[in-house]
Amino acid sequence: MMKETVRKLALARRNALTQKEIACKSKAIVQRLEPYLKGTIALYRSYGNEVCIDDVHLKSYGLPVVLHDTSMCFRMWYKGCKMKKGAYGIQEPIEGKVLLADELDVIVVPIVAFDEHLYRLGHGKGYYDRYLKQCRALKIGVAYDCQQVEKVPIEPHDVCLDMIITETCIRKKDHL
Ligand SMILES: Nc1nc2c(c(=O)[nH]1)N(C=O)[C@@H](CNc1ccc(C(=O)N[C@@H](CCC(=O)O)C(=O)O)cc1)CN2
Ligand SMILES: Nc1ncnc2c1ncn2[C@@H]1O[C@H](COP(=O)(O)OP(=O)(O)OP(=O)(O)O)[C@@H](O)[C@H]1O
Repeated sequence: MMKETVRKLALARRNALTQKEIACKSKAIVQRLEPYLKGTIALYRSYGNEVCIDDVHLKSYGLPVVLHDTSMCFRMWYKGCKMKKGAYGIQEPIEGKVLLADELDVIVVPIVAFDEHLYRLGHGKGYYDRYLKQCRALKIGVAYDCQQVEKVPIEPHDVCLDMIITETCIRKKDHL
């Protein structure tokens, strides 16, 4: 199957979840995720039916800011931080420290589809693939079980995650 087909299939399944299911599954995922959030952390502001990680108990963390068509950076969010609607209507910090890729200890990555080998697909713009290449942080993907597919079609630029957390399990690379 082609990337586009796999993406559509997984998005259709994710879009079929109710708000109640999203809230319940997201809560279970956040609980499993929190023990790994040590040091300088990058999260994302969830949109649509993505796993909602907005309730993690952290005072401050990095959030993505889309720079132009191909790249993004992370900027520190803290309580009261000024935000603005960025690309795709996602809230982005407009103040606070810009983080360097190698300052990050953990990066939590949104997922459209994933497979048992810890490969992921995003929205197909390559923002995360490009960013992950530059950082040595622990790469943790979060997704619902229904987003798992048999096999993500991989290309040379695709970056494999270290761990994927769903509402029922944690899959890790062998060395972790
Ligand atoms: N929460 C969140 N923040 C994020 C990302 C993400 O995937 N999730 N990104 C990761 O790259 C970057 C933004 N990139 C994105 C790229 C494409 C689409 C997208 O295609 N969205 C719609 C299509 C509608 C449209 O084009 O406006 C979709 O869900 O189908 C969304 C975000 C940075 N911030
Ligand atoms: N490291 C890279 N250098 C240059 N181009 C890249 C790199 N990574 C990805 N791309 C390009 O980005 C585009 C999207 O790639 P792909 O379909 O794998 O995205 P994705 O994994 O779904 O998205 P994302 O990483 O944003 O979540 C492709 O055209 C690909 O060639």
